[in-house]
Order: sequence, then C-alpha cells, then structure tokens
Amino acid sequence: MKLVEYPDRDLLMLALADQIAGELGDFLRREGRASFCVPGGTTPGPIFDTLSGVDLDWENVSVFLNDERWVNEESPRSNTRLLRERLLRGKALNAKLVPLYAATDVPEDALDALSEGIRPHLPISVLLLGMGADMHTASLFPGADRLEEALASDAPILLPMRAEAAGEPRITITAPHLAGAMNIHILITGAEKRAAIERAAHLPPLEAPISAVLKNATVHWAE
Ligand SMILES: O=C(O)[C@H](O)[C@@H](O)[C@H](O)[C@H](O)COP(=O)(O)O
Repeated sequence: MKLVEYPDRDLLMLALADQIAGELGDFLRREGRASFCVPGGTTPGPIFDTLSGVDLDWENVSVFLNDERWVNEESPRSNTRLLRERLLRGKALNAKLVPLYAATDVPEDALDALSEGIRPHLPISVLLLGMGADMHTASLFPGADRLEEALASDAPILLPMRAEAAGEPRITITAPHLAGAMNIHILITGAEKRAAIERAAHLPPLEAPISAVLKNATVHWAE
C-alpha cells in the first residue's frame, strides 16, 4: 500500500477529488466511458461536492456504491440518498447511477438483478473506499455472516451481508471485484483509522477485511 499524508482534511478532499477527476477523464478519453465506485458513510461528502462541480463527460460515467444498507431512500442511512444529494447534481447530474438497492424485504430477493446491473461496468475504473476503525471496508465487516464467501477469489459480484456492527442488513460488492479495480483509493481521516490501517496491513482479510484491497491501493490520510 502507498500512503499519502495531507496537511489537513480540506486539502485532502480537494486533492483527491482532483486526482479522481483526472483518472475518470483519462478513461473517458481512452475508452469513451468510465465506472466510478464510491463509499457511503460520513467521510466522502466533500469529495462528492467538489466532483459535482467538475466538467467531465458525466453521461458516460456509471456511478455505483461499494455497498448499501437495506433501507429506502427516505432513510437518512441510505447511501443512495447521499449520492443523490452530494454527487449526482450540478455538472454530474447526468452521470448514470447503477442501483445497489431495490424495494424488496431482504437483499437476497434483489441480488441477481442488481448483480446483472453492475456486471457491464466491471472492472471498476476508479474505486474510492472508506474504512471503519474496525478495519471493515464496503460491508466487509470482521465477523460478518458471509465474509468468508465475499473474500473468496471466485466470489460473485454482490453478496448480502449481516453483522452486528452493520445495523441493518446490507449488500456489498465482494473483495475480488473491489480489488480488481484499475485505480484504488482509500480515504481515511483521524489517528484511530491511521493506526487501524497500519495494523491491517499485517493481518489476514478475515480479521481485517480492508487488507484484501490494500495491495494496489493508495491510502489518503489527514488528521
Ligand atoms: O455504507 C457504509 O457505511 C460504507 O460504505 C462503509 O464501508 C464506510 O465507508 C465506512 O463505514 C466508513 O464510514 P465513515 O466514513 O462514516 O467513517
């Protein structure tokens, strides 16, 4: 893993948004399309704000989440809602949102349809990930019910995931499909997450799921 330290969070968010915009632009110029896979949670909002103001051929960018909580968009816990409010507006209004949620009782009932929606957009051109202090990324939580399956090299694109720390049931892109992304950025802030990612680098993915994607990743950190 490569670690980049920034003097403060504002500079981190601006610099990383700029780098991501550059990478998406390169894919668009070379291939005419790009896929951008993003986390929910509380950290990435400022990056989305900046990107939504950037001139890119957004119509040819497919955007999808790393993982989603099984709640509808009315819920403040919905990651899709965060995307609509912070990324898919302004210049990025016409980016193509590929859903990771459907209005079924449980994620199992929507799994096949959602997986088929994601498949044409793999491998991911630019992957942005967050991480919890427990070393989870996406919804790959330590101790989650289907973690082992999600870490396997032949894992399906998506799996449902339940874990005590997760709250509601979730759906997540699995480790090999995250790790197969062409560009991988991990966004973390604060001393606790910095210590956690350094620890994770020496632990197996079953204990520290983030370690499954660290090999080719750049970690972006500010206090
Ligand atoms: O739906 C989610 O919760 C995310 O995709 C998750 O993997 C997130 O990135 C981490 O939990 C960090 O979250 P914070 O940025 O809120 O600390």
